[in-house]
Amino acid sequence: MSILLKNGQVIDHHQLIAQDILIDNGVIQDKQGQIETDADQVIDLHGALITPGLVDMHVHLREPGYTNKETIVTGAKAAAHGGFTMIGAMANINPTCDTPEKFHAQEQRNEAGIVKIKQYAPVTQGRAGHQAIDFAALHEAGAQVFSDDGSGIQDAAVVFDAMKQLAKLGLPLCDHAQDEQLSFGGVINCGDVSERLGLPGLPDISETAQIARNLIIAQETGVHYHVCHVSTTESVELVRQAKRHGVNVTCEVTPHHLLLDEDDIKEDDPQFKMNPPLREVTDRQACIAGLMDGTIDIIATDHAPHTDEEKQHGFLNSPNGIVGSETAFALLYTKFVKSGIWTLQQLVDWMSINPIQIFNLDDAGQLRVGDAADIAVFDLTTDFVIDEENFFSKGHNSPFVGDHVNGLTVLTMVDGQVVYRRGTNE
Ligand SMILES: NC(=O)N[C@@H](CC(=O)O)C(=O)O
Ligand SMILES: [Zn+2]
Repeated sequence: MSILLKNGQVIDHHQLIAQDILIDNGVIQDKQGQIETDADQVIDLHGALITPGLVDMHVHLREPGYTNKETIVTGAKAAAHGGFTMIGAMANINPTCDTPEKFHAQEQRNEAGIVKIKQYAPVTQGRAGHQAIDFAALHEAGAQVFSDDGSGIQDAAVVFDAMKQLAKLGLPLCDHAQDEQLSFGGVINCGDVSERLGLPGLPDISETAQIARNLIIAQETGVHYHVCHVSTTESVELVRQAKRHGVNVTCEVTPHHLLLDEDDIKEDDPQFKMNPPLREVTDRQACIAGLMDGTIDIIATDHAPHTDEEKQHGFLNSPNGIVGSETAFALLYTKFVKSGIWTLQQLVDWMSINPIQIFNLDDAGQLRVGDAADIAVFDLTTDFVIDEENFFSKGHNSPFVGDHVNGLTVLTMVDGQVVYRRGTNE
């Protein structure tokens, strides 16, 4: 089955140029100004933007264990709706996939997803933080990325052991950095806003202190240490200095830590509750600066769906997390690209090319002739309002509902198969 995408635009040296793309057998066969050929299907893109399929290496799919929040099918559909063709599925599922058998079973379940799913294996058995898993066996079973995300690993000796083993295998440790003893049961950033709302504050040193410790251990072991969702000025500065000293470290930031800060929290509204919490405006600016100078390598959504009911209990008793798959590109395009702060190329690098490179995601297409046809298409001109009624995710927990944006997904393809097309809703 061949498909010809007509009248799209691609980014070329920070400019948009008109291009047609011919796909056959799931692969990009040709890409140039005008392609005149017979194809089984011709899709007119009317000048929309074509990018490599976006890659989101921090997603919570919730299956098995919490399918009231999300399933592999709904989470993958949400990703496709956001232009993502590959997602990294975190291991805070129940049961987690900490043995080759459980990992295989999870990979089988993931086949129901319509995008490419990189399943994380945990770092420790049962994600309990005490004993490293058998990394070689899990790698043999197909695991490429490892994380206990949801919690930080408290025991430094466990981190040291895991990093030594992962270094030997040439595999990354992806770290939710959080020192429990410095967290003090906080549910919101510790500072003016926690005080104003009378809520227990989560200090930024709970994140920063653990990153500092783990950077030292990473340097000693030579492992590829990837820091998930950095949120503080000091976290960004620590990574910046470590990179200067040759530590093999990469890191990610979420859209919400780039777009929001604690001053956006006007009342006790758990749609703004996530971990790490929204920090101060200076922290948000440090994250933006970190991206722009190459300290922060990628953007990842930390898509964390919860039910409407669960999010009705204030900051104190609602779970952490917001959904992100279906809003990330539009929000970031509108806030940063349309306003001229970033180029489209930068956004696509942070949301697609860089994650492919830092995690060696060889099966992700990058829009080159000969690549897998993993493609996203966005309409940059139509204004629309973020409406949870349009979400494919089961989670509606987003502080961005009601925002006016551009960057509507028109089409998403994985290996040349249409997995989302605007106007179709199944
Ligand atoms: N980020 C969140 O606020 N929540 C995540 C866990 C995590 O990524 O730490 C979740 O699984 O709900
Ligand atoms: Zn996390």
